[in-house]
Amino acid sequence: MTVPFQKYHGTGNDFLIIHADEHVPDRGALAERECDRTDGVGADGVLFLALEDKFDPPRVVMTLFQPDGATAPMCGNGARCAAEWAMARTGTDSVMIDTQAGTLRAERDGDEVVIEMTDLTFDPDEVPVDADAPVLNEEIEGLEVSMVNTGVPHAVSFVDDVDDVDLEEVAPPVRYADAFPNGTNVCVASPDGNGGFRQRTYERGVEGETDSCGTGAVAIAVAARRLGLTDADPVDVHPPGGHLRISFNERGRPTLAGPVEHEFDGEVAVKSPVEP
Ligand SMILES: N[C@@H](CCC[C@H](N)C(=O)O)C(=O)O
Repeated sequence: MTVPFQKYHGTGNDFLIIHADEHVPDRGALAERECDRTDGVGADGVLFLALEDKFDPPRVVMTLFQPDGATAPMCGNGARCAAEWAMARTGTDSVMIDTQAGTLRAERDGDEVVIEMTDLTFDPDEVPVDADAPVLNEEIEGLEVSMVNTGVPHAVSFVDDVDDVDLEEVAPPVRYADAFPNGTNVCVASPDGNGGFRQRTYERGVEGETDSCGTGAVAIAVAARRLGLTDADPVDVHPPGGHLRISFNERGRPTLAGPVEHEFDGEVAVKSPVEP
């Protein structure tokens, strides 16, 4: 048996989208299989989306399964892809997205999709990180990091030049450090010379570097502002896959803006948990 999917990416962070009504008995196994870039379709995750179009604006319930087969409560680029998918289906320019980290407002703005982020926090209990006070520029496993939760946890390290960092070498010890009960994503950022930052992110669940990470870009912007490294608004963040923009709206919340592309459609096999 197969189910249809649509493939989207947001600044290179790519996802298979499967309608939540499709019968997929083991979503984690499907994500492990199909995210594989050699033997599967290849992606950074699978978004299962339930669309409730009787609301105005329509609502989307988003569940992200990562390449390791586990779920993550939030994904900035995934939410932007989910919004574009839902807006295309409903002929609207705005939707609400329900994630495990809260409900997000999303809208189309020209060629870009913008989401308003959920509450973010430096509170160590909420990140979570084993510390008595917010972790700002503290050394953990050889990297000077600031810890913030932007829907998922991020360790942000400001460096002179992100290209000089061997991310596959320095990130895993931080990602698995004992201080983080849920693990963490690891971002490095260096100034772009205009109040913005270049970004590279090693993602939990992908267990490798991705071309872009939306929650990571927001983590870099808010950590930079907290540390007094920029007062720009918007803060431009440049991951390898493109350009994201973080602004601060009248509610004091960060918004994340950038392009979304619909790449292609296809079908993937589903297997029951007992099949080999
Ligand atoms: N790529 C995402 C983040 C996805 C979740 C992350 N890997 C985690 O496990 O916390 C983004 O665009 O925010």
